[in-house]
Amino acid sequence: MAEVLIAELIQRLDQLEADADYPDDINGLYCCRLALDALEQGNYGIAAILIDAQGKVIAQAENRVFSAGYSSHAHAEMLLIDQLEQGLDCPPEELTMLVSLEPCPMCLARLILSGIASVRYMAPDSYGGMMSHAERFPPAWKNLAQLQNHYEAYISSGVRVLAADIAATNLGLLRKKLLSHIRP
Ligand SMILES: Nc1ccnc(=O)[nH]1
Repeated sequence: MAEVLIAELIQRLDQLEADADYPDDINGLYCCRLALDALEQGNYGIAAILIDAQGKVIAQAENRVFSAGYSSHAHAEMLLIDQLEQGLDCPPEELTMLVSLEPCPMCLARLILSGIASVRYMAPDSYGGMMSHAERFPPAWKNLAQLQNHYEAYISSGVRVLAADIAATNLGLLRKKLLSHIRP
């Protein structure tokens, strides 16, 4: 069942073409490919990339929450910030993160502290996303959040819907896996 769904998503991705009117479409399609890889490996279908001032992708990460037992922190954004802090050859203030799903509260907190100039998310997440509610963070965090640009990505609707669908695939199964770790 899940495999059929994943095969359909791969087919949709292969048929989508970047629309030149939307500057994030090419990178957005790349993020969808990484997100599909995360999904195929039994994780949440979410991925993120870091883009430098010249538009070059300098790092990438996929959700890895269930890759080694259970790693609650292993969201795509967190793993990418780890790479940055361990030493990427680019100052954070020159970087943009593109992420396939709106960041959650945990990731938003860390993004705010990362120094990354801009964060663009592809699919909004009305159930778990925090980036569109950053004004509800405590004052110190809210103030720091104002130093970072938060946007929805400049992508065509086909790419946005695909990113949302990849993130929504296998959610029932993944929720069960999560609960088996936090309420065994
Ligand atoms: N935005 C995200 C939500 C959940 N998991 C992730 O890796 N990313």
